[in-house]
Amino acid sequence: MQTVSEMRSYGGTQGVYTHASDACACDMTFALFLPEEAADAPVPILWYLSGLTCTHDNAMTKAGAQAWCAEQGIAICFPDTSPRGDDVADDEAYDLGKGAGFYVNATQDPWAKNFRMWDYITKDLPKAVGEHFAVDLDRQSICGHSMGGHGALTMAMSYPGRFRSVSAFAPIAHPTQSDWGKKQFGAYLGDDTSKWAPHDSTLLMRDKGFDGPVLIDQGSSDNFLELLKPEALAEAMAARRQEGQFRMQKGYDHSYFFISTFMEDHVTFHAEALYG
Ligand SMILES: N[C@@H](CCC(=O)N[C@@H](CS)C(=O)NCC(=O)O)C(=O)O
Repeated sequence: MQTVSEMRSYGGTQGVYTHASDACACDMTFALFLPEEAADAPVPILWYLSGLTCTHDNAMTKAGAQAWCAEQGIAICFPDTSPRGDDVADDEAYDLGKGAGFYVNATQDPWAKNFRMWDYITKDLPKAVGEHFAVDLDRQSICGHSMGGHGALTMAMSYPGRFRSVSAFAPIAHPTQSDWGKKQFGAYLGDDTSKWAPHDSTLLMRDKGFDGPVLIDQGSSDNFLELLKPEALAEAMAARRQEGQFRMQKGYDHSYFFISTFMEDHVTFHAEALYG
C-alpha cells in the first residue's frame, strides 16, 4: 500500500492510496476519508462507487461527503471505476473500457485479463482497507452514482448480510434493457444474457430484494433518464414491498450538483443503519 497523499479534512484525514490488485492484475488507486474517531477505534465504512468516466477523484472532490461522514463518525471510500495502466485494454468510447468497468468480472477478450471490478470491490479492496486502516468491516454500507449506483445495488442484493444499507443517486437501474448495459455486458460477459441477469438491479429486486433499507434519489431533469430507467426499479421495489424510499427530485440533473445536494441525506441514512 502506497500513500499518494494525505490531507487534514473536517478533523479527519482525506487520503489517496495505491495498491496491487490481484483481481484486476494491476495497481489500483482509491481515496479514503477517515473521521477523527478512527484514531481511537475502528469506525464503520461506507463505500461510494462512481459512474462512467470517473476515477477516485470525482466524488472525493465534488460530492461533499467528508463533512457529513465526519459528523457521523464514519469512513467513506471512493474506489476507481476500472483497471488502469498502459497494458490495460481500452475503447475509444467513453462508456466502455477504462472508466467504465461496470462492476462485473469480464469473461471475454480483450477485457477478461483486467476488468474484474466485481471481485476488486467485493474482495481485494475491503481486504486491503481492512488490513491497513481503522475500519470495522462488520459495519459496512454501500452507495453509488449512475454506473456506481448499479454496482452498489447489485452487490448489496448479491451479498445478503454484508451491507447494512444501500443507496444510489441516479442508478443505471435496468441495464439488461438499456444501451447503458447491453453494450457493456455484451462486450464484457458475452452474448449469453443469462450471464447478464445477476447484474441487473431491477431483476434482482424483483427476484429477492435487499435485506435492509434502500434509498434511491433520481433527478427528474436528468438527461440520461432513458438510459437509467428508474421507473423499472421503482416498480420492482413497490412490487416486492421493499423497505426503502424512491425519491424523484424535481429539476435535478445527473451532475455532482445533484449528488452534493442530497449527500447529507444519504450519509445520515447509512449512519442510522450502521449505528442501529
Ligand atoms: N457523456 C458524458 C457522460 C458521463 C457522465 O455523465 N458521467 C457521470 C457519471 S455517469 C460523471 O460522474 N461524470 C464525471 C463528473 O461529473 O465529475 C460525459 O462524458 O460527460
